[in-house]
Amino acid sequence: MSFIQESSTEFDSARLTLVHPRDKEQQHPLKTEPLFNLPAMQQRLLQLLQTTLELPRVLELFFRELHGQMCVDGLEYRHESHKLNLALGVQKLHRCSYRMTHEGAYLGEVVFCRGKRFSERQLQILEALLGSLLFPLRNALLYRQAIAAALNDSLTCAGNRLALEQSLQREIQHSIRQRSDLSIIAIDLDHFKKINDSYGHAIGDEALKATVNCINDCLRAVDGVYRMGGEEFVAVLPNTAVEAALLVAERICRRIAGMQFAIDGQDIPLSASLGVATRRTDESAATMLERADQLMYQAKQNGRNCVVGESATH
Ligand SMILES: Nc1nc2c(ncn2[C@@H]2O[C@H](COP(=O)(O)OP(=O)(O)OP(=O)(O)O)[C@@H](O)[C@H]2O)c(=O)[nH]1
Repeated sequence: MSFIQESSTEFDSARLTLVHPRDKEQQHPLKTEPLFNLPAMQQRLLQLLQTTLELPRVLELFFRELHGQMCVDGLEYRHESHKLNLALGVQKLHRCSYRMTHEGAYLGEVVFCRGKRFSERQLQILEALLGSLLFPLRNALLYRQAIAAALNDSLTCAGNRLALEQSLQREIQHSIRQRSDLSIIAIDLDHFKKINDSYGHAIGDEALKATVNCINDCLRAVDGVYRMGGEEFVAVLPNTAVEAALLVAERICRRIAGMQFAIDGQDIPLSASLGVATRRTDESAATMLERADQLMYQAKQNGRNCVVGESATH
């Protein structure tokens, strides 16, 4: 019967050492093994890991070095609030995990695994090498945060206009290469000014957040939702022909109208008008957005709380 090694340790940068009972027995500095030059590997990692700010790449470089030198079979990295869950190499039974922290800030959990037990000596070396990962990891997380702030609407967490432009360009290129359909849906809340005027701006903000959640619930993981500004949103649906996009738009329309949005027990009615555009041959992102917008305004003219679409073959 194999014994599965599971250990969980706090790795805090303040001391660049361990908060683990085992440490109490290890008052002396790390000694290098005859065939393993720890300072040289730390130096190499230091140089290697500062070549990129992309978190998956940082972890890949770190793992590649460890895999070659330390017989580590797999590495996992998790950070819930960053929605990160990465796995490299092969996942095996014996695992040791480290909660990485720096000045009180949580930097995620690193898990090493291998088919054979980790010896005490190997754990010491791994822990020393984690010191080389700490600052590149922190920098990569800060970089992700900065990118996310530049591309996300801070109120609703939907993508912003810049993110929409980038995503739509990317999806247009993809649809040309794959000869696949691409649809977008312009979504605008009805009489939103009345909600702000009647219940206040803060409740209006809550309504916008609830709307984004509602739209997201109607979309696939590959689709995206973006806030154009005010109470107008755009959903991007790769690989989606006009008929399917109309069904999705109808679903969003019904869900927003049926949403139980209540403040202090009082129901606040919400509805939206939607325009669906499927990309025509050679159509640019700007023209597609303009067309979806015009169709959405047609829905407003048709009495609101409805969807207007147009065939891609017009
Ligand atoms: N609470 C809140 N309100 C916003 C935000 N951005 C824009 N608004 C408000 O959204 C309202 C949009 O009003 P209008 O453009 O007249 O549109 P509407 O009242 O939804 O009417 P129709 O679109 O014609 O159905 C304005 O009152 C804006 O002040 C925001 O971030 N938070």
